[in-house]
Formats: sequence, C-alpha cells, structure tokens
Amino acid sequence: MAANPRRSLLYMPGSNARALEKARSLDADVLIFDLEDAVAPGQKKLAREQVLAAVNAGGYGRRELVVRVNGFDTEWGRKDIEAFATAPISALCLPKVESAAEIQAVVQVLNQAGAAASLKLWAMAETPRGILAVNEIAGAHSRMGGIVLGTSDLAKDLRVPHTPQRLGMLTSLSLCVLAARANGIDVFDGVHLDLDDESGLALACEQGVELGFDGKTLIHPKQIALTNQLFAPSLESLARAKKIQMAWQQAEAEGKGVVLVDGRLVEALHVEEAVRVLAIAEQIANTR
Ligand SMILES: CC(C)(COP(=O)(O)OP(=O)(O)OC[C@H]1O[C@@H](n2cnc3c(N)ncnc32)[C@H](O)[C@@H]1OP(=O)(O)O)[C@@H](O)C(=O)NCCC(=O)NCCSC(=O)C[C@H](O)C(=O)O
Ligand SMILES: [Mg+2]
Repeated sequence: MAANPRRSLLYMPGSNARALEKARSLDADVLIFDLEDAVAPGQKKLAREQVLAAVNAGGYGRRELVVRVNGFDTEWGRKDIEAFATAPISALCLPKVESAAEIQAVVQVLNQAGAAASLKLWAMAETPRGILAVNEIAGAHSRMGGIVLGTSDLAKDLRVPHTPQRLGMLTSLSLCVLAARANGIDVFDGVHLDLDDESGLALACEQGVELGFDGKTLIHPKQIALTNQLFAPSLESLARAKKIQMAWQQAEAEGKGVVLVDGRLVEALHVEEAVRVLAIAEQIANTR
C-alpha cells in the first residue's frame, strides 16, 4: 500500500504557473503535472521547465507528485523522461501506453539517466489496444506502480458517450481493475468533465468505488472535497472493520478460525480486508 492515501489526483497544465502555485494549498492527495494534452505544442518546453522548477522548489507538503510526460513516440517524450528521471517526484505517468515493450523502453531511458529505483511508472489505459494489453503492461516491470484510466480518449476511440453511468466503458474499467489487482498495483479512475455537475461527480465516484478503483483523477480544485469524501472508507465500513478486528482477536485467543459478527460469518480474508480499511483510515487521519 502507498504511504499516503490516493483518493484524489488533480491534473494541472504544466504551462499554467498559477495552477502550479495554487496546488501547494489544495487538499488533493496526488498532483499530476501535465505536459501532454493540456499543453499546446508551442508551450511544451516552457511547461517542462516550469514543472521542473516547481517540483525542485518544493512546498507541496504531503502531496504525492507525478508528472504526465508526452508520449514516448512524440518529439518531446524522451526529453521529458530524461528531465524528470532524477527529480523529486514519485512517478512518471505515461500516456496512451499500448504494450509492455513501451514500458521496458522507458525503463531503459530511466536507468541510463540514473533514476532511483523508487521512481515508479504509471501507465495510462486510454486506447482500445492499451485496454486489451493492460495486464501485460501492469506486469511489465517492477517500476510499474499504477494504471490511470483516460476515459476521455477511451470514449472517443470506443465511440461511446462519456455519460456519468459510463455503460460503454464498464468492461474496460473492470479489465483495468483486474490487471492492477493481479499485479499488485493501484488503479485510478478517469476524469469527470462537467465542472458544474456535482451530482454526476458523486455518481461517478460511487461507481468508481464499487468497481474497485483506489482513487479518481480530477481536473478542478472544486472536485477534490467530494472525491476525498467518497473514496475514503465510510463510517459504517470503519465501524464494521473495528468490530471484525476485535472479534477476531478474541476468536484467535480461543483457538477459533471463524467467528460471527452481527450474524455474519467472518474468516481470515475478512480480517485482511478490515485491516486494509483501517490502514487507509489511519493514513487519511495522518494527513489532517
Ligand atoms: C478547466 C480549467 C481550464 C478551468 O480553469 P480556470 O478558468 O482558471 O478555473 P477557475 O477560475 O474556476 O479556477 C479557480 C482557481 O483554481 C485554480 N485552478 C483551476 N484549475 C486548477 C487545477 N487543475 N489545478 C490547480 N489549480 C487550479 C485557478 O488557478 C484559480 O486559482 P485562483 O487564481 O487562486 O483563484 C482548469 O481547471 C484546468 O486547466 N484544469 C485541468 C485541465 C487538465 O489538466 N487537463 C488534462 C488532464 S485531463 C486528461 O487529459 C484525461 C485523460 O488523458 C483522458 O483521456 O481522459
Ligand atoms: Mg487522454
């Protein structure tokens, strides 16, 4: 499990100096500095320099820092990767990844540039080919740390509407969760584009939680609070996790391998889940 919670992941254009500054005071768990689609071709170099200066200057506190670089096959991709290989960030986010070979090629560049083993790669799953190869991508290298859904690109490529219900994307979303879990890494849901639609954002968060995502990517500060709330364990699940943990301790002392909590069977696997829920709650409490 990551050292910090990863409920809310806020993108910001690397070319927007005000947003880079503002992010130092926002309550997002992860900041994703974007050099890719939110930056116009004429501003790519400026964005790279500005983001590098910002992360080196620091002041982001507990927030985890991630840089979304340009695609490896673009004129900016390799230079972006080299520029951030030894920067104080936790991961590089790679857009539109479609194969394990691409991850391995990026790893080679990172190793040549002297990147620490702790620098992770997060692959974006946002094309039909990328979704179909997501399991091999997730397991491509020990640097892999996350899968990030790019539901805008995906909706376009699949030719499905990007509705809050996301019916046409459900198979893709679940395949990504499966691949992440099979390879022991985190997985983050795509963005909700309508900034004024709070009820739609709530629905999308609730659906993301039910599908198994660890957190959700966002595009505006006003989406952070609700996302943090809905991706945190609910009071009900926390209360049950505490009950399970206590009942299990007693069962163990009595030499039992199963126990009933509020009439429901509890076995070791439920205890494992309860411990995970309590650990996330503790991480969140430590951020306050
Ligand atoms: C959408 C925006 C362009 C709106 O920006 P703006 O008009 O400045 O909004 P506000 O005036 O309401 O902003 C209020 C204050 O908040 C700051 N702000 C706004 N957005 C951000 C942000 N993302 N990060 C940090 N700070 C932000 C403003 O500076 C204002 O501050 P202050 O001056 O103190 O009042 C803008 O929100 C934006 O650019 N959003 C991010 C867009 C982006 O990064 N897109 C790329 C990633 S999404 C994607 O590509 C997903 C994927 O690949 C896929 O395929 O799905
Ligand atoms: Mg995209």
